[in-house]
Amino acid sequence: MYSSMIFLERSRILHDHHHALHRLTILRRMGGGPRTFPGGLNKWQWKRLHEKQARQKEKRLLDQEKELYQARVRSEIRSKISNLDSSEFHHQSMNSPNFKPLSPKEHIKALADRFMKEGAEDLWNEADGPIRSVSPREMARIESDHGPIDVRRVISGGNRIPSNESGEVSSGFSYNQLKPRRFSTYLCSDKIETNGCQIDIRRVILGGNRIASNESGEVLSGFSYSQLKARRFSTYSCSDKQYSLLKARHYSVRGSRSSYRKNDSSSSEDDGTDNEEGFMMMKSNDGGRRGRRLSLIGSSDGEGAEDDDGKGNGKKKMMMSSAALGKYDIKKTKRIPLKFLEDEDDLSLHVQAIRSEFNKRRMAEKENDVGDDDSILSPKRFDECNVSPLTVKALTLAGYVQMTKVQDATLAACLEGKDALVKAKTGTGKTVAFLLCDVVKHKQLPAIETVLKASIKDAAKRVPQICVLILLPTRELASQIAAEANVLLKYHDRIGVQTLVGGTRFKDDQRRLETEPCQIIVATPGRLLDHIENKSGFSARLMGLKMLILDEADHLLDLGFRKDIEKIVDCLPRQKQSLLFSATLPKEVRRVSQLVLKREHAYINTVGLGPETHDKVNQSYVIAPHEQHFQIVHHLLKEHIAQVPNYKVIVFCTTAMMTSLMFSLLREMKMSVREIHSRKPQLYRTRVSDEFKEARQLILITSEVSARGMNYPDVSLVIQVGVPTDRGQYVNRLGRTGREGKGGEGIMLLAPWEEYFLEEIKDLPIHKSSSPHLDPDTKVKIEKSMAAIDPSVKEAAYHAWLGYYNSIRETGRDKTTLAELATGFCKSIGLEKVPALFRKTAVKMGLKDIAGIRIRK
Ligand SMILES: Nc1ncnc2c1ncn2[C@@H]1O[C@H](COP(=O)(O)OP(=O)(O)OP(=O)(O)O)[C@@H](O)[C@H]1O
Repeated sequence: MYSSMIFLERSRILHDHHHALHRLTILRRMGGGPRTFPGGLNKWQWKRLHEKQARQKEKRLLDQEKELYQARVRSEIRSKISNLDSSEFHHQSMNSPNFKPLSPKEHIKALADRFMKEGAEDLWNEADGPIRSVSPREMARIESDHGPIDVRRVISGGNRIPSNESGEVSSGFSYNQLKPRRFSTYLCSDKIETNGCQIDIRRVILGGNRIASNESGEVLSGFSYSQLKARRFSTYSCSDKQYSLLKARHYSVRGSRSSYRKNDSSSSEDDGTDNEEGFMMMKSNDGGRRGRRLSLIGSSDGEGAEDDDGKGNGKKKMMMSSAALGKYDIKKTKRIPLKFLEDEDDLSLHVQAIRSEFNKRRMAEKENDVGDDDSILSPKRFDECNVSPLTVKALTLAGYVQMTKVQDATLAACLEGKDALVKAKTGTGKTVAFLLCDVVKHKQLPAIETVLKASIKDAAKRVPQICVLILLPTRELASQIAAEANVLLKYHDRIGVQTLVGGTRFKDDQRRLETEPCQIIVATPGRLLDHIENKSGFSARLMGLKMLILDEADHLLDLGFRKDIEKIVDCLPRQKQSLLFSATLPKEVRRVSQLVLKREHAYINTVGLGPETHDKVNQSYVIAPHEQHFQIVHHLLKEHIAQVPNYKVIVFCTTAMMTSLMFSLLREMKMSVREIHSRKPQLYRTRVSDEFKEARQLILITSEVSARGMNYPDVSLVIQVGVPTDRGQYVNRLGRTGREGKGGEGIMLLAPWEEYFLEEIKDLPIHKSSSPHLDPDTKVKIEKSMAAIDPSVKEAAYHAWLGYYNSIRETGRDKTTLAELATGFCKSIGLEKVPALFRKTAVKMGLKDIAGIRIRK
């Protein structure tokens, strides 16, 4: 009875349990959570998971990046050095990788530059005669003249090497040239004479690979220059027997290529051979003379080094560590450190030095009117590139027949289907380059050509997939690029371009996405994310994405946008081609570009190591206190209008509210002005932008929103008022003039404390202009006009202006500076009391008064 009760109870429990499970299953099947997220994750879990993955990815990239960056800078240095003498630097750097073979002269000079920096030019010159090998006969002559060579004596630096007595070392270098550089060490093997093997001194000196004697499998045991250098060139002798004994004892540790070695790879790239040999560390005995010691020995191919027991009688010679050499290895002079190869900062200094040198040459060339380096066109035509005939027709109609250099280079690189990071100057046609990367042999065609292929497959589907996603930082730029894409798609009816940008109704976007063709999406990151997160089915449409393009990549990968970009990239398929375009690429951006690009991406640099600005644009700066800035801007505009009848000017201000104030003031002064900034409604912005594109004799007062990508033709002057946030901002603002290879002018107006920024652009061809003489009458007029402006506009400008400077590192930490600035600005706009808006901020910052006005809490 009891047992049957238990049995019943058990079955009841089991039944309940089963029932509960069943209910749970039904519940699950019936949903309750979004089914678009696998693993039963809800939206937030899914989001967090992706965020975590993104963080891990970034960490991984950070680890890999440093090495990558160093390698790239080094290759830039190499390519720069190899091209420095070439007048066609730009053309070459664009069309092909820069690793053309160096002549012996260039190579030695390059190496000397890298390793000795100073005084390298006296290492070798034409007068030293040609570089040549040591012939056996020569070596025999040297030996017969001078007797066997004592390697240790040579190394210890106490004696000259014999060949030197004949005036010239057989390599063509004079001893006196070699000695200070310690290259003499390499010439000193007896084995050279006895075996008669030839030494190619270039290979010894260039050092990326085995030294020449190693080609015959003997002499210096196949040590690379870098190995020797790292070991302080020490050599050592031991007998054949000792060598075999040591080898047999397996004391050796077969070394892999050291990272230093790897980095020091100019010559290994030049001659295309890799450094296969490692090195061996051996415990060795030098015949009982100095006991056991740790030494360095021969190459991995097992060839023993020969010779020299001190008397030079055909015994094996091995290379040993400095520790092994005792007094024979005492260095008389200190070796020049290789720090700059190991230290990233020093590397950038080196690059900087090359840049300024290159700049100087370009300036000199410009002065002599040599060549037309600033031409943006390449000799190639669009119809030579297998672009679809209808696209060529559209291009021709738009006036594009010849490609620009960046278009040519980008299309060529895309042939391999790789991701690409493209750096090209402003106004050189990057837009068409990414809209129309024609990749003939590759199945995944970029941009428009990609869509053309994909749309054939998609024809049967009701809702076509999104094939190309173009991300940009600003709304106006999105509209501009969509318009440009539509021009190229003129004869392709079925392909649609849609813009997704802020400032428009979300619902309108949705309607367009559902009813109109939209294989190409041009979007700003914020609005795109909105769609991804809030519009069901949108993410699924992105799963067919073939190509991702980031225009103004440096800005998009900047801190302000980076998180959004990471989130977007996480929602895109992995199998796609990504192209990043920018006029400036700071180090940090290169680093984080791998968030988007595959590791093996191509780097296309049509700028080279020279400045990112155009030679034809005259750049200058004026230093004057803040109080005078409004008057100086007015003065500069008046002057320019008088000189250029068809003027078209852009004035950049630091914030939207400052833009508004500047606009109000100049309008009060009866100038022909328009304004665009983020505080204006989108419709207004678009209208003004379109007007300014067509206009002449108009001044556009604007903020950062117009700094990048905007293509306003024939802008004659760009004025930047106040310090830019960084070099990229300066270059991009300036890039609104001098487009398509035309000329232009750029003036930057800084307060004295803002001069620090000049350091950031010191390699650019910018010169100082003296502060203009201001007419007292105009001064009075400006003060009157300022007084007529609505105080709320002034207060808002004042507040935003202080906020901007507070965010800048140099002032943000320094209350005194900020108070001074506030005072100056207060004076310039004629405020008599601290604006209410700013009071709170000032209290937070701990300021007691501004311009003598007490701040009450
Ligand atoms: N192949 C071409 N032939 C002639 N003109 C061209 C060609 N490609 C582009 N252009 C013109 O060059 C100008 C600048 O192009 P675009 O706006 O693409 O420059 P960008 O390099 O993207 O500049 P930014 O860095 O400022 O964004 C445009 O007016 C465009 O019409």
